[in-house]
Amino acid sequence: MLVGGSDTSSNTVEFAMAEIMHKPEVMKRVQDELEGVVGKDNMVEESHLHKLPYLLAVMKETLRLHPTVPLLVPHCPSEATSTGGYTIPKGSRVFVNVWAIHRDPSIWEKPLESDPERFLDAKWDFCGNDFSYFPFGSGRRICVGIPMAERSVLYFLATLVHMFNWTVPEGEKLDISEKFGITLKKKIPLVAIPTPRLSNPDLYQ
Ligand code: HEM
Repeated sequence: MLVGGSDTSSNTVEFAMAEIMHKPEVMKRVQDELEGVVGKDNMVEESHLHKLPYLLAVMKETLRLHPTVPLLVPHCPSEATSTGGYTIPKGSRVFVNVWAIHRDPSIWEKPLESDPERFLDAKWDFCGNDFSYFPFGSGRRICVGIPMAERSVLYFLATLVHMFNWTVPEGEKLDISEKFGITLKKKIPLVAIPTPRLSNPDLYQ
């Protein structure tokens, strides 16, 4: 449980940081939100997390484009069933390609573009009840770690972006391509340079 939970969460933080760094206006908006809620003389605490709707939208958009369990876990129907005109025999191994659903142009406008704005209304959540967006799966076998994943990803992101500005090393280009597997990773690990941005140096001790 802990192994499954740590890779998926850390890969989500890495993809989210890459997406944030790719769009300076997103970085600025996250930092403005954090300044309003946390303040420039404070560190992020768990109690701040539910007051950061834009950062939550960034996490949701990251999990739309880069769902870190792209085919969910294999499912196996206990009875023969049919869906979309196909018969699925009892005992089949079924993979659900949530990665492709999250990029389906019949559901999403400009599906390949990262735009956290689309998650600012409360329409989308992680409950798996809408088969257009379900990065944590759905139904009886839905991820049991959603509350922990949500808190830990938001806490890491909020702390990283509040305390530092981030840039890619001189002469390098930011790459957001993916490497497929049971879990989805960045093809090239993110290398980012932090510069402190808070006024009180004691906060970095
Ligand atoms: C961003 C982070 C995470 C993502 C994207 C994620 C995603 C998923 C997905 C897609 C499934 C399969 C659901 C299905 O097939 O319907 C799953 C199952 C599971 N996840 Fe997560 N997960 C994350 C974090 C965590 C954490 C932090 C924990 C625990 C501490 C955890 C524990 C589990 C367990 C135990 C299952 C199996 C549930 C079952 O089969 O009944 N996950 N997760």
